[in-house]
Amino acid sequence: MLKKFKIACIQNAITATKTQTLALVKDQIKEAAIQGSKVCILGECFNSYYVKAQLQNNAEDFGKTGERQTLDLISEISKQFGIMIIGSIPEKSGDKMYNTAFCFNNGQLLVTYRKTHLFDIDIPGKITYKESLTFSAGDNYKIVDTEYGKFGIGICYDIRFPELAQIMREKGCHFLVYPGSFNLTTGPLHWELLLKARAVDYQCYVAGVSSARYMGNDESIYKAWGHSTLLDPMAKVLATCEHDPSVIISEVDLDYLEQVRQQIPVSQQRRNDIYELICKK
Ligand SMILES: NC(=O)CC(=O)C(=O)O
Repeated sequence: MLKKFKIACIQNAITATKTQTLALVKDQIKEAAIQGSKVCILGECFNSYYVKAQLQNNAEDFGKTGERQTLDLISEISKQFGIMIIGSIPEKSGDKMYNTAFCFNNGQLLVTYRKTHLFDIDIPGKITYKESLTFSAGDNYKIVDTEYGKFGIGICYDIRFPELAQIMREKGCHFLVYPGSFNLTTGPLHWELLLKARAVDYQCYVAGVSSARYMGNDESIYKAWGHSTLLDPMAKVLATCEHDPSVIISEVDLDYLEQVRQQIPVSQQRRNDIYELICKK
């Protein structure tokens, strides 16, 4: 297992066409690879505005047939640069849609994960969003064991559920990655706080990666908070940005992660005689 390497968070611009969005993403991943990144993390549904009609239009088929423009491109770049790429896109499966994360390494699809906690919130006068009108929920967590360590994948709203992160940590994860798209109400208050909480509670490197903010005049288009951020297992921010398209890169070090876990050994100090997290899957 490689112990020291660079991770890139790719905060991409979403445009009105998938082809144009993907051309911009390709350039950003190339830039990250040229700078030596071995793992690139993309945002939530990064190939689409977070709006039902466009999510439906840009959805892809993780099977072998059907629309796969994004998946084929990510697979090709992953192979070309010998890198691992994680992100989420809208998935179409039969008559259902899912918000689905993927992990490609060297061109191979290693795992998919369907968002389990859907973003249905109502803050009157601020934001009302019902993701369940577009997507069905997944019914399992996913961990991927790679040459770079073990990665637990959650998607955006999933970060609010520490149980998911705890299971991933208990299953041996070194990294918790959250393709996300927080909004202008909750983003300023909760995004960095939640990322820091997951890092400090479970002593993992944590990446929260958003797409860039839509800056046009169409009020129906969701405005993402942005602020993609990478943290270390002490919850120190290693790299961050604001809302424009950005590529942020930092080195991670699994020896340092082990050192943190030894110095503050919370995972061995849990009082499972008093309380217990029960994993049903
Ligand atoms: N967009 C999301 O899934 C989550 C979000 O914006 C929030 O939890 O706040």
